[in-house]
Amino acid sequence: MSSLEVHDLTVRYGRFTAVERVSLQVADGTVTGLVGGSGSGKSTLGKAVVGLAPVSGGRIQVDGVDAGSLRRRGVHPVQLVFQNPYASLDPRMTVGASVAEAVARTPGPQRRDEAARYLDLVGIDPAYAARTPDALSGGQRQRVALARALAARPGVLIADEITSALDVSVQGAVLNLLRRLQRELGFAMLFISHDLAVVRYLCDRIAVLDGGRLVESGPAAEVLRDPRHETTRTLLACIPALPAMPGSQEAAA
Ligand SMILES: Nc1ncnc2c1ncn2[C@@H]1O[C@H](COP(=O)(O)OP(=O)(O)OP(=O)(O)O)[C@@H](O)[C@H]1O
Repeated sequence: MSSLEVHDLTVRYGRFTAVERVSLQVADGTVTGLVGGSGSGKSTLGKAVVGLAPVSGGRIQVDGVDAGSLRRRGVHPVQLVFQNPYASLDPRMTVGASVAEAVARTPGPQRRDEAARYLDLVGIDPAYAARTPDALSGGQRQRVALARALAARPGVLIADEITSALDVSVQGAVLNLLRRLQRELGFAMLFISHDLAVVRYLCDRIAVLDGGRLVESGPAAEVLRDPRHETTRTLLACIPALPAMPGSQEAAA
């Protein structure tokens, strides 16, 4: 498995600086939540890690090796799942073919079997392999997008608001699935969300962006118990009723 290190990353779109000198780490087998308000640069950072946003400065490394040079060698240790599953899935391809295409390090004839295994892993009936994404519900599509990302056997998974576009009734099931898969497969995960309630459920550490800058980071329990930055406090205020964290005064009371 792998670790992700982002050092001093700057991303500019023309004259606009979307991410400014951000450093963060996701250690092997752990989950870091990347939070912040709309336009704070979360998606841009995630895209930069997989080469989909221009890096103007800084370094991105996977297990100490430059992510760009890995990509140029055809090695893709980081997979990104988007908010909208249509961005990850070709609408004309059957979901079985979509997942099979992504299966790593497996000879052709066995790819279909591997794809079926990944579909099963995310709770999709193998009978669905012959369907195109439009025949699936939003939650099922996101499960398929997850299967496709995992089929590439990433050391690092970036999940960018993957439940935001889903019906509230299925968000929990997809998050449970993600948590279970992360624990079972052991990949490092950068979990991007504006929702601290969700981040709290999944993450070991939290990093907070505001206006493209990192304004706070630390172990999840600490950041939630004792938020230092106004942005973090504002995001916390959006959680209706946050039960006491272990070790907090409320928990002790
Ligand atoms: N391709 C682009 N060209 C120019 N500006 C961009 C581009 N992509 C993003 N931006 C700008 O960069 C800033 C950060 O956007 P980004 O999508 O990374 O934010 P975010 O924190 O993910 O927000 P949201 O939660 O709304 O998706 C925004 O001001 C956005 O308008």
